[in-house]
Amino acid sequence: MGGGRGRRSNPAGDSIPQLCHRTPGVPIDVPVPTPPHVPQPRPPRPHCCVSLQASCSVSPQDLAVPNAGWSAAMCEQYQRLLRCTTNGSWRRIPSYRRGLDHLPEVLQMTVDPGPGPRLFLRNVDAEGAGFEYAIFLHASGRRTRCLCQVGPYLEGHQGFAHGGAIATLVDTTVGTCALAAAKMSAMTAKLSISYLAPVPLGAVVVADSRVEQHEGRKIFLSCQVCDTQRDTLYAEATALFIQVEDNNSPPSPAACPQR
Ligand SMILES: CCCCC/C=C\C/C=C\C/C=C\C/C=C\CCCC(=O)SCCNC(=O)CCNC(=O)[C@H](O)C(C)(C)COP(=O)(O)OP(=O)(O)OC[C@H]1O[C@@H](n2cnc3c(N)ncnc32)[C@H](O)[C@@H]1OP(=O)(O)O
Repeated sequence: MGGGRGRRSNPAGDSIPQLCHRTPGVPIDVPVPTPPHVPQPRPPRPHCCVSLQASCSVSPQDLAVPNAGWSAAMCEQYQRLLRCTTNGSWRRIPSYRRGLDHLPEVLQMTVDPGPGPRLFLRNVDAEGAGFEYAIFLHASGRRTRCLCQVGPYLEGHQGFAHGGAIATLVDTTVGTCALAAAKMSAMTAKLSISYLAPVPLGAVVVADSRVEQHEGRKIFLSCQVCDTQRDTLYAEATALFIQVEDNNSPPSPAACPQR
């Protein structure tokens, strides 16, 4: 193993800073031996631990529809996008609190929505406080458009959205596009974002994503986040998704029935 004290080399040859361990009684200038690098097996993907319990007649609520927290601008843009669905060129993707709710069999069963995992973008119940959004899928299955109102609980710098919130919006928009293109589960392998202008809290933005290339299991996508007038480009991104066989990953929007 190469590398001096406090650093170790990974198999790719990059030097990685290492935390310096101190053992009581050991002089600090004695090098602490670093264990040889042993490739670790990849941890298993997280499994959804919610058990399906068909109980009462509570069916999951589609949240990609206007509510009292939507601004006039959000409602106006939503209606505009909805008009594009009438000729079949786009379709609105229903959105529920939990990934599980998107599974057709769950929609049929109707389940108790009690406590449990939630989709990250749906973890704030107060209307208008977090992400308010609706995603539309192009008939080609290779483009998505997400209309999103950025709520006050997404603050980073004062008055502006947190970069992680924008990343979440981008990941979800390209992710939905990748799921549609893959017609099976796919996971984000790489996401690269250029933040070009701060997004004011309360702003209504449009994230446009498309598949650039689909090679085997790899889906390369791009995404742009603009204001609704397309005057301001807030962020640009590229992403790589990998198709996976895992049943616990989100299903393709194609498998997501319209209700
Ligand atoms: C919103 C409504 C949607 C409605 C749709 C209906 C239902 C949806 C329900 C909910 C929807 C919610 C949100 C929308 C959807 C998604 C957005 C969120 C997505 C995520 O938030 S997801 C979490 C973050 N994500 C991870 O937690 C992944 C951790 N990771 C892994 O699990 C593995 O790493 C994996 C699986 C990625 C690959 O593993 P693997 O074993 O299957 O494949 P392997 O490693 O062999 O790679 C195969 C080939 O890809 C190349 N490759 C791999 N990685 C690369 C990299 N980073 N850069 C460049 N190339 C790469 C290799 O080089 C090789 O290339 P080659 O074949 O040429 O050698």
